[in-house]
Amino acid sequence: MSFSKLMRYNQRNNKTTASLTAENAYSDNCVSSALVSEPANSSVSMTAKKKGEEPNKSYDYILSCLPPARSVLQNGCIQSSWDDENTSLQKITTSWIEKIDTEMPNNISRIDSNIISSPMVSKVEERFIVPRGKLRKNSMDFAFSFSNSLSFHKSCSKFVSFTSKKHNNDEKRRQSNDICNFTDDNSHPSSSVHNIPVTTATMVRNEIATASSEHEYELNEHDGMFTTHVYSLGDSISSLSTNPLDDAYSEALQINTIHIENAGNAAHPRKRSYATSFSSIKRLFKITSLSNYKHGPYDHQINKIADDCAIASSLSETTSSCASTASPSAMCEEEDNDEDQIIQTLYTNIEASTDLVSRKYKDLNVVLGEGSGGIVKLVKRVLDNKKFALKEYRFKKKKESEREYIKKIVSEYCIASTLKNTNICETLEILYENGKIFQILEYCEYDLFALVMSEKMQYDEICCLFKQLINGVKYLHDIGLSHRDLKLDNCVVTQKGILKLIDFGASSVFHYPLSSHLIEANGIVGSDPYLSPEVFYFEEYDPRALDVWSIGIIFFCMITRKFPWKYPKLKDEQFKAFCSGRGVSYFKDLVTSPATDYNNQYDDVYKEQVIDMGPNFLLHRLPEESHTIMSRILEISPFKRTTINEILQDDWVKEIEICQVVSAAGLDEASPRIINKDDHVHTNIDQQYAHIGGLHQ
Ligand SMILES: Nc1ncnc2c1ncn2[C@@H]1O[C@H](COP(=O)(O)OP(=O)(O)OP(=O)(O)O)[C@@H](O)[C@H]1O
Repeated sequence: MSFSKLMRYNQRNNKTTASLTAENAYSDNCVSSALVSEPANSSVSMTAKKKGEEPNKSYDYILSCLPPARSVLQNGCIQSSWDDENTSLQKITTSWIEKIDTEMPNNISRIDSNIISSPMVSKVEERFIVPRGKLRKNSMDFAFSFSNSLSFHKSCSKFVSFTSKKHNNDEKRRQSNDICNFTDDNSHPSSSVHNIPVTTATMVRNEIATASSEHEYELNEHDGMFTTHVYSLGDSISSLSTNPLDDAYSEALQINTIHIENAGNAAHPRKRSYATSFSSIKRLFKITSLSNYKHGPYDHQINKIADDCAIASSLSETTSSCASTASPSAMCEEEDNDEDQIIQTLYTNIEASTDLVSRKYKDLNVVLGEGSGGIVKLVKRVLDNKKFALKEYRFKKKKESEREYIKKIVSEYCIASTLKNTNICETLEILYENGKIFQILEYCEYDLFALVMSEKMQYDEICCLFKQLINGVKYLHDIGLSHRDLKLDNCVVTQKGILKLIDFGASSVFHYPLSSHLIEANGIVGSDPYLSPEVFYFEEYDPRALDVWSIGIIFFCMITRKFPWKYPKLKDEQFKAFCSGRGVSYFKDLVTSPATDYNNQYDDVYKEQVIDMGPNFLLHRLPEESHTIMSRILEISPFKRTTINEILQDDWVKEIEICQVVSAAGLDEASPRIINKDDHVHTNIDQQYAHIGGLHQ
């Protein structure tokens, strides 16, 4: 939302422009600029750090210096003691920063932003290759055990197969070679030495990766630093900039905003150039099925799984006749016939589902939200007048293939529809109509961004929602899935105060059932203010640590109604203040600090007295009982950061009473009940302002 829109919103509500718009939130901080700044796009292998190797020399060379604590204590404000000693370094870093978006110095590489590569294997061990016939025979059993551990939907899990993803990765890299500088051999040190069985879940992750690379393409046109995901949140943070028009960040936001606004106004031209007609979707699958036979065995399997997943999803919304066509018995036919049959079933489904949306759901002309994925509207089910949220996916982008476009949507659906938890929004079905793809979601009356903006939430209520958020993320982490785009806008809340997570378009699998091997994520996905610092510094990172950090930022936003910074980079003065005064000279010392480093990063005097830098920069704005856990959540080193399970062990968190859903007590009770032990109240706000979409309007 633009600043002016926010102003209007606040005026309507008789509010000041504090809250999330507070552009001068930290103007009282006495932070004079120390030596510039971190390399925004440099990349360091996290794996190397773990092994205690020396960091990349070139990276060190351009690392920034942090204002040390002693200068604060002496001068009362931050002065760099490095200015004289490091004039040459300053020159280098400064000139580098100026060129940040134009050219890169030879000694570093631009981070592979938004490209998520899946683990690769050069050769598939025989024990991982399951004959298709056997697989189908056992598919139902496997689906059952798989879904028990990963809760995957039957429609997805029954197509589980093992294969190599090498070719797929190569393909992705080729497609994105203009932004990708590292080679296959060294970009995945951890995964390349393991033969990882790749399941549908891997495929799902892979598809998300493909989708993300598309985002990167689009963004590179404007500014490689920002993600498309920034849009929905971006508007709200744009006003954090003290000088929005001079700020590259704001510029990118404006571009993003214009892009989205134009999409609404100029719907027809967009449709003409990007629209995916149903005939072309059908053609896509036809071509795919034929081309599968021309490729190597691995390719064939990859495509098969991808198509199967798409088909499986499509089947889940079909009529009974279609469902019977796809029954397990039908799949025990000859392989080729079988594939043709499945594809034929898909076509039938698409035909059958035409007009399904308008037949089943009535549009209530309320826009709940809009993001990079599409627009979310409020609809009513014709059958029983029950309200749902309908996510209408955007049309295909110019640089996206139809196949990638559809697979990305189907992958998100595959993941979301398998998740069953009180704190996860239920995804009911995927539908097609007139060349558009829709997803039907459980409707929640508010989104957390709008609730925070309302400035009506009480402390108990905030704590309740915070703990529910932790519970939702714990559920995901327990099944090996990370969300990677946790933010206020991706938490929706029911009228009775039950928080639910939405938007699994950026999520990634970090381990598979029965495996203890961590699959690190890579690429920058998510929204800048919620991103953890390591995602800008390491090629690969533990996505769980990112989720934990984002939870901390969300709590800070809920309490203060402000973002602590625009992004976690030293270029951002607020983030620099947070990193400063910790007794280290270089930012890399903070972000790479190993879990075994128990040194207190800032001395006790400082801890007590200084509130405008170091951890206190955030902590003093938060309730005291939250300090212990918040300092561990917002730990700069991902290796030292607390885990989701540890958060739940914190004394303060343990004591928080949350609203819980319990099943209906008796036959006379139709729906589950909500228990609210300490009787705190949950804010109800006018529906007009209950969603980010309403705030936009
Ligand atoms: N089930 C729901 N109930 C109520 N509102 C919803 C629901 N799902 C989404 N919304 C609203 O729509 C907005 C956008 O939804 P969503 O995040 O799924 O879209 P997106 O295109 O994936 O966005 P992003 O750009 O973050 O990827 C949310 O912030 C929320 O306000």
